[in-house]
Amino acid sequence: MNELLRCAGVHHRYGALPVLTGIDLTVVPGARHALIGPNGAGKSTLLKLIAGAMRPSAGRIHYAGNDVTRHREGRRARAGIGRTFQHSTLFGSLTVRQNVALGLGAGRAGRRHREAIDALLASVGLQDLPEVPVATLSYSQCRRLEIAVALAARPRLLLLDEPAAGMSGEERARLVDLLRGLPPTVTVVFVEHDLDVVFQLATEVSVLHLGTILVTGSPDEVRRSPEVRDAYLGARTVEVSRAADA
Ligand SMILES: Nc1ncnc2c1ncn2[C@@H]1O[C@H](COP(=O)(O)OP(=O)(O)OP(=O)(O)O)[C@@H](O)[C@H]1O
Repeated sequence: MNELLRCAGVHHRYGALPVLTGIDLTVVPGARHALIGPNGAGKSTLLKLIAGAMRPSAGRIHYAGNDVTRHREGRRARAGIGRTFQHSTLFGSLTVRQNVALGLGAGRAGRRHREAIDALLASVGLQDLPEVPVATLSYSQCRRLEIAVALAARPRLLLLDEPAAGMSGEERARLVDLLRGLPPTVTVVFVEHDLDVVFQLATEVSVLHLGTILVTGSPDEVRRSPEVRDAYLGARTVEVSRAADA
């Protein structure tokens, strides 16, 4: 099967607390694959396991044809797994340009990478703010800059943890456009609570519930799944279906 990422029987526990109890997940190249589920379902934990920030208690993670289960985060990053975090990792005292330069591994000046930096800033709509200190950016601008920094490393697999959290409606629409505009060579796995964003952007949706994946399918399949309605979407499904039918 054509796949970029496969998690097979992945378990994770924090001390005595089992959080993931047998995750089987396949992500195809070019997908915008959403992970949804109730608070505490283990979505962020799964992203961290894929990134290599933690090791699973059991199971295997395959990426680009290799078993990377035991590979450290840096090695996975060099192999093309990039991510943004729920909490910002930007350097507030540096400028927008300097942050992207560091993401490119070009040192903070990044003189020889000017064009690449400009292109990355344009791709996230920050082309007018290269010399602005990050500390003065809005929350939404920071989130977009984080995506530019992650893209600077030219990931094949980009992991985004709640990219739309804390954004206004207009900012979310801009984010959806940005992520839709990424080339198909960048596969995206994202955790998101905002179901409008999920259903606008995702090509596949996996629903986590009680430590396992309840269902994976197209947005329509997930929206219509009775199990998913019962376990998670509930009344919100009806709202989303109405919005989609309108
Ligand atoms: N470092 C940690 N140590 C102990 N327990 C943790 C740790 N990180 C997460 N947990 C617990 O693991 C469970 C899953 O957390 P996780 O953040 O992966 O869920 P999530 O689905 O991303 O939730 P949310 O949607 O609220 O962000 C929760 O019960 C959480 O309290």
